[in-house]
Amino acid sequence: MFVRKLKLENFRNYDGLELEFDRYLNLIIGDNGQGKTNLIEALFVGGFGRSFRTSREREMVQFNINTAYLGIQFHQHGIESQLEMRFLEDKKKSLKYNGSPIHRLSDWVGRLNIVAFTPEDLKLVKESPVERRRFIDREISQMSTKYLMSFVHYNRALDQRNALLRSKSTQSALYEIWEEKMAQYGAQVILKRLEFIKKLNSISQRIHYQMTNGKEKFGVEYLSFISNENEPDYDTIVTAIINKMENYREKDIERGFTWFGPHRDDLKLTIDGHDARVYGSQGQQRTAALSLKLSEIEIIHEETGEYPILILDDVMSELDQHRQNLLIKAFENVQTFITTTELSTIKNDHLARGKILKVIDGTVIEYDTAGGN
Ligand SMILES: Nc1ncnc2c1ncn2[C@@H]1O[C@H](COP(=O)(O)OP(=O)(O)OP(=O)(O)O)[C@@H](O)[C@H]1O
Repeated sequence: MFVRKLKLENFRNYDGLELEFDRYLNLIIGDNGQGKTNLIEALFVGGFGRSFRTSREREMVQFNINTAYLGIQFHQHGIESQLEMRFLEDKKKSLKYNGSPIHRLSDWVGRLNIVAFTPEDLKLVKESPVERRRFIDREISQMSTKYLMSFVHYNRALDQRNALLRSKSTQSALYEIWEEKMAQYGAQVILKRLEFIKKLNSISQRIHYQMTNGKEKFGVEYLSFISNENEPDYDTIVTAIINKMENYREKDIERGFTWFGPHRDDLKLTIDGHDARVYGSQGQQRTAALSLKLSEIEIIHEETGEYPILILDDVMSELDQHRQNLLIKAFENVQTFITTTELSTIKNDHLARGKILKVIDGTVIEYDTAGGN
């Protein structure tokens, strides 16, 4: 798939913008603070329905203005579609798909598939489990609305159980209502994660192997409170969650929150069998993070039959020539958006085949390709 057009009104520092993109490569250049990331953020909202920078939508609406508009036209399976979002002051934002209203965000997420790679993602390996869970949850959600719904329902039930724990209630019947729901939705979440991680493991292993010229073997495993070596089925997971909740209820009341569950699971990432988080060098950890992110492109392609769009926000200068080349070569057919302050960080032959968009204080000027002005 590819994004053909982006339209913004009063979005961050863009008063009004209509931009047509190149099918393959779009280089977004500009000095600091001009609006490069704001553009990327707009695309990201098109995919995930929310920003990667803030959970407060108000921040995306231009200072001193009450409403903002975001429109994205994109091609998928040869058909052009349109997503529109209007932020309204003090009201729920309005969403449209091909002109018809959408009432739930889950009907928006995943229509435009995006893989975004930012300097933050370079820390995916060494950061806390929260980041790795966010990574898998976001990626699976954009491919599966069912997963997103199970995830939302699981978290609602978890919030209810945590509220009971904080109130120090000892009424088992009250806990059982929510624990049952946590088990049902939690089992769906875990099963889908296991399926995703299996694919992620085999694809990222191959990509990592290429990136390290065959020197390193990368591995991804799901770290969970239930054993998953023997590919547990739905009923086994439901029973395991219910038992865990019941057995640890007293301890959880002391702690004031639910200690076990898919909301606490993690990914174990290994390089040559050793935990990459503990033993990996900074360079190895970055390569591993890149392998994970790039694997998503292939997984989305496998699942949907279309390549997602790829966003590389400010990461090119962090990658050496070899990794840059691999990145751009490996995904020649993927529509790619690259932001950078320095065109010199991008190899010349990559510049010859795309659009260069120069951002100056909330306006965009199209440059000639091949690095000219
Ligand atoms: N709600 C808003 N209304 C108007 N302007 C905003 C709003 N939010 C952010 N800005 C402005 O947008 C600019 C930042 O844009 P952005 O983050 O896209 O910069 P950038 O070009 O990616 O810079 P860098 O290279 O430093 O990352 C700042 O000048 C900021 O004041």
